[in-house]
This record gives sequence, C-alpha cells and structure tokens, in this order.
Amino acid sequence: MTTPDRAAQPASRAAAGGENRLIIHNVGKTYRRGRRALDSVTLSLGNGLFGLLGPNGAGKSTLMRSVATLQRIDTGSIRFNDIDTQQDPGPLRAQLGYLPQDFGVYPGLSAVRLLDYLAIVKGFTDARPRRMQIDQLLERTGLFADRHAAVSEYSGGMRQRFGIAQALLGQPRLLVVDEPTAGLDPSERNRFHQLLCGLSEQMVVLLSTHIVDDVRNLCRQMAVLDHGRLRFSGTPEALVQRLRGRLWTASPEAARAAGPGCRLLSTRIIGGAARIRVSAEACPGAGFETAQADLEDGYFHVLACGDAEVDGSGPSGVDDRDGSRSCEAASRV
Ligand SMILES: Nc1ncnc2c1ncn2[C@@H]1O[C@H](COP(=O)(O)OP(=O)(O)OP(=O)(O)O)[C@@H](O)[C@H]1O
Repeated sequence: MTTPDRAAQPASRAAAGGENRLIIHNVGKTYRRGRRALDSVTLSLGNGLFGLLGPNGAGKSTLMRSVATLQRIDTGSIRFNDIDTQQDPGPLRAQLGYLPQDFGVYPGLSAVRLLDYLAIVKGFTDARPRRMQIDQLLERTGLFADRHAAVSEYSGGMRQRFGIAQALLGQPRLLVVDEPTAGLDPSERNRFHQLLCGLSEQMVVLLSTHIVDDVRNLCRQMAVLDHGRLRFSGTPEALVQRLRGRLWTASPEAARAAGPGCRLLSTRIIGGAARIRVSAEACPGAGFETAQADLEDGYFHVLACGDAEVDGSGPSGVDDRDGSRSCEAASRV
C-alpha cells in the first residue's frame, strides 16, 4: 500500500489555529403552515464535540442545516468566530465541513475520484496538494486500501467514513455531522467515534443524534432540543446529576400503585422483564427501589419536565405533573 507523504499534516491538524467559537443566538425558524421548528434557541460552542440530542421532529436537522448555511433562519443570529453566517455565508462555507443525514453518493465513482471531484468543486485547483490532502483523508478515515472501489459499493460504515472524509476537505474549523451513526454496527460505530474524537480538538464539531450513548461516549458538552425548544444545555454529568437520589424503579404492577408526585421516565426491558423508571423526591410507594441514574434517564427527565434548564445549574422550576397517572399508563406494558 502506498502511504501518503508524512511531511504533510493531516487535514484537521493543519486547521489547528486556536480556539473557535460558534454562537447561536435566539434562533427561530417556522416552516410553511406555521410549523415551528426552532424557537429562541441559544447555544455557545467552543472546540470539541458538542452533542445535540432530541426526539424525532425536535428541530435538530433544521438547526444543523441553518448552521451549515443551507437554509435561512427567521430570527436571531449564528456567528462563527468573527463571521455573521447569515449576513455573509461565503467565508463560513470555506471553513465548514458538513455530513448531512442522507449523504447521497454518485454511483460508480471510486472514493479517490469522487473526493477529487468534490475538492475541485470546493476550489482546490492545484492538483498536487489536492491529491496529497485526499490521500491523507483516505488514510485517516481507514479507506486508503479501498480508495479505488466505487463508493456506491461501500458498506454503510465505509460510506459514513467517506462522508467524513469529504466533510474534511479544505481543512474545516467547523464540522456539522447529522446523525452519523444511525444504522452502523457496533464496530463501525466505535471506529466512527474514534474518528470524531481525533478531530474534535482542533475544531468545533456539532453532532446531532438520537443515540444517547453517542453523546455519553463522545461529548463534553451537550444540549437537548424538543419541539424546537432548548430543554437543556451543559455537561452530560450535569444532566445526570439532577436525578441523583431521585430515580426509582419498580415492576409495572408496583408502579400502578405509585403515589402522586412521581414522573414517568421510561420502561426498560431487562432480561425480558419490564422495569418502570420514575423520578420522585421520595420513594413513590411499595415495591420501588432506588437506582443509579444514567444519561438516558437524564434525557428522559428533561423531556418529561418540559422546560429549559440551561447550563445544567439550578432547579428545574417545573411543577410536577400528575405522575401517578403516567406510571399507571406505563405499567400496562
Ligand atoms: N422543509 C420542511 N418543510 C416543512 N416542515 C419541515 C421541513 N423540515 C422539517 N420540518 C418540520 O420541522 C420540524 C423539525 O424537523 P427536523 O427535521 O428539524 O427535526 P429532527 O429533530 O431533525 O427530526 P429527526 O430526528 O426525525 O430527523 C418537524 O415538525 C418537521 O416536520
């Protein structure tokens, strides 16, 4: 196998040049027929992996596309370093890598030819440095040995790695990655995680996902979006911390008799048996046991609370819903 010229730095390392900052301020977006996808979303991101979690329809892709300047926002602003990305998207595009949720590939073209084509489209007209960068990216994403195979014949995991390779063309300082690990097997997911981790020190990486474990494994900072609103932003630890001493589990039968003031979080099936997980200030009733909260519990808790807690500090400030009804409903699994 031919190895690329070691004298040339990997693309992301070459982009090293200090701290970057993405500031999303008060961003709102409403689609036709009044569908509000983003409602006053404010976030500030520095270098590193930032995880954006939320259920289907939460507004994640809308936010990702807006940051990538692929669509206009109605209100607010998005700034990257000193660039106002809405007023003047050109300079951002030169520093942006984007892996969309559905990355279409051109059938029949090999990885090396497709990257070459995309690099030319991005303005890399000088052949020698372009080829050097492409070789580095293929090496970095573990695709060098398969560089002459058609991308359309790649496995799902290889395609996602190819997606990252194309996103890294041009040494971006901001990488936007929309649900990259959906459908990948565990080893490809691990591989993809390693790839993202290796990139994140030199740039801002905004990662949108449904997969709580991706955020737990990768991100020092995170946010939860739901119905277009920011429900939480802060560290994963802060999200879990809110539930310390307040998480309880019970069988569905025991949960049916839960007292008021508990919130249903989820039902987990463990070894074929259902366990209801709730949050409550005190033991909700007979048959409940305390449990250690994890990030998934924290995520469901934020969704159940339904209001914003930014930066993970302070009380939720939300009145408890009548959780006993929810527990009863969940106990009918
Ligand atoms: N082009 C569009 N026109 C109209 N409504 C849209 C459009 N794109 C998204 N929406 C709506 O905006 C809301 C947010 O959608 P978005 O795709 O941003 O959410 P998401 O969190 O990425 O969802 P998923 O996880 O399912 O991909 C949804 O109600 C969706 O139906």
